[in-house]
Amino acid sequence: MTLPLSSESDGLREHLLDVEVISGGEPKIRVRDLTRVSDDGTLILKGVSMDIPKGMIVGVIGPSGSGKSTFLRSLNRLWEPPESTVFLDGEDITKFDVITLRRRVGMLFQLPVLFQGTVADNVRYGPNLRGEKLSEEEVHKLLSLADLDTSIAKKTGSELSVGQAQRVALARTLANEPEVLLLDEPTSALDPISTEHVEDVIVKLKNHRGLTTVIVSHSIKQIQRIADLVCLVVDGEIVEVLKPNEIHQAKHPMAQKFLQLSK
Ligand SMILES: Nc1ncnc2c1ncn2[C@@H]1O[C@H](COP(=O)(O)OP(=O)(O)OP(=O)(O)O)[C@@H](O)[C@H]1O
Repeated sequence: MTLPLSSESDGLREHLLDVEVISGGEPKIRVRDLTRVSDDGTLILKGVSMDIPKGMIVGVIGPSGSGKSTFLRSLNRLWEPPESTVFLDGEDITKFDVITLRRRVGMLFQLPVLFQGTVADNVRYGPNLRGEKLSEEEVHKLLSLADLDTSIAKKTGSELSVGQAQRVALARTLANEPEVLLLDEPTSALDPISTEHVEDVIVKLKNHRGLTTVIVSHSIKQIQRIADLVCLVVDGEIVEVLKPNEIHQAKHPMAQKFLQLSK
């Protein structure tokens, strides 16, 4: 397997070898030469290439405005990538029906947005769209999977804390049985206990269901707690891919500065 490839320094090649050993097999998501130019001509992503290994948690960190969210959103076409730049299980995602793609590649944002109705209505939303009615037991299982007490099934969004609402949003995403989870700063609005709950769920989903996860976070400590691999994004490029325990060995000068300031 090959990994990132936007800049293949000798150091990076060493990491690629490590990654090959720990991941094994074909990547779940392959990104090749992904470029995005904004309407005013600014290069937001500069030919990014990266393999997201199956069943791993990949953390994406880097300075504000470096392109992390744009990268993440291109993986389920919230931002439409050019043809033949992003592949899911080897298939170009621009060829997928977008609803099918977003069912397979679910996403959570910084702030949960719950639909009107009860928690159970929210969890049933995706299956309902496909004409499937989840039983009460199935709803409860999904709530438990998201580390929530099943007693909240009848509550509405306004009766929940932000931390609970985020886990309901997670349960709603899991009801679609995704193969990949994209998480854009999912805990930045949460207190430490809610953050721990969400992190526990993410790790549990990886360990028990083999879910592949890509998480953008501003917290290096969080990434060290849960990620298997870390992508450092600087100025529209993935400049290094490291293991979490190697994060402070980053060689790129901007990455070093960012890490220094983030300690
Ligand atoms: N739709 C858009 N049109 C023009 N510029 C955009 C658009 N979306 C993002 N950008 C610009 O692209 C750059 C990367 O933005 P992005 O949100 O991907 O960065 P980020 O690393 O996730 O930042 P942060 O950590 O602050 O959320 C920024 O300079 C941003 O202003």
